[in-house]
Amino acid sequence: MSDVEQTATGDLPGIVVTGASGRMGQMLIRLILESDQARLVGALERTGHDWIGRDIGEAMGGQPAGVQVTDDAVSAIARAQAVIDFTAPAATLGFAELTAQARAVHVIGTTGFEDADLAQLAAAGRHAPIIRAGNMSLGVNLLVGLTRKVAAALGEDWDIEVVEAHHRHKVDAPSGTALMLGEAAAEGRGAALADLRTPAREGITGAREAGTIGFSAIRGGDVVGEHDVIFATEGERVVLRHLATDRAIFARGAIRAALWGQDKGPGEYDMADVLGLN
Ligand SMILES: NC(=O)C1=CN([C@@H]2O[C@H](COP(=O)(O)OP(=O)(O)OC[C@H]3O[C@@H](n4cnc5c(N)ncnc54)[C@H](OP(=O)(O)O)[C@@H]3O)[C@@H](O)[C@H]2O)C=CC1
Ligand SMILES: O=C(O)C1=N[C@H](C(=O)O)C[C@H](O)C1
Repeated sequence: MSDVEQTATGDLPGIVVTGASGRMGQMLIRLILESDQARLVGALERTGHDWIGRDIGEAMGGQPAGVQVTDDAVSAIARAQAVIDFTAPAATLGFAELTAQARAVHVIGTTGFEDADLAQLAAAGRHAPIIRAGNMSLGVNLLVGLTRKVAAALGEDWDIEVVEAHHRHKVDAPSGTALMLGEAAAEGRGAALADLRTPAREGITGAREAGTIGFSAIRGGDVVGEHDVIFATEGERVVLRHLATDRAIFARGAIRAALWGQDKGPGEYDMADVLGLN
């Protein structure tokens, strides 16, 4: 039976993973291959990558998985009920167009988007469901709600700082998670993050402006992802913290989102929708 016939008759949603050789790509593929709720129907890499044409299981150093790594995104996505995408903003915008055309669910974990990119994703979301979150873990999505509540409960004399640490390979800052937490804190204060955000400090910055939300980023070694939201006032501090020690938490969230999205109409969703936290 061809791949296309299998997709038409298969019971389980077929998932394509983009950035298949990446840290998240490999974790996703491992978990989808182990899953009894989804099937791997494609593994995408960019043209020229030395995994193209190889079986993805073997390329990852394991048993054959029966899926060859390809750079043919159009054909791969045409076979998919969902695309899980942890790559880079430029790549994700391209995949969003193809996924919208295929009317498949697009689960986006990629971070580092500019406002113009988000407008393009909104356009794609008018044709098929997009589920996007800077962090797909249950713990962080719970922390977002806590951050909103604490920010609302504490007045402006409590300064808010978001501090994050990640591995040496991470290319964007602040992290997508830090921005989610900052947005929640701003919402708790009844404002938009754009109006309160103070970027990384350097030099003679002057004293801290009341009511602002500061961001600091540490990069080093193999840190999977650590986030603190610090509420500081005269004489005391409250610190809300999430520590990720295994990328499986993000991959499990993304697979759950791909399955959740199967009966959803076009639109933009996030992990709070998937987890029923809204
Ligand atoms: N939302 C969440 O829960 C999480 C989000 N992330 C985010 O996911 C993204 C990926 O992270 P990570 O897996 O660590 O990164 P990696 O660099 O390990 O993997 C990225 C993958 O995407 C591929 N890629 C990059 N650019 C393109 C392109 N233009 N076209 C096709 N493929 C491309 C890379 O290929 P190549 O190697 O050839 O460049 C690589 O295979 C980041 O934005 C990160 O912040 C990460 C963890 C959790
Ligand atoms: O790049 C990473 O690794 C991670 N990126 C996400 C982010 O930008 O917050 C999520 C997680 O922290 C790991």
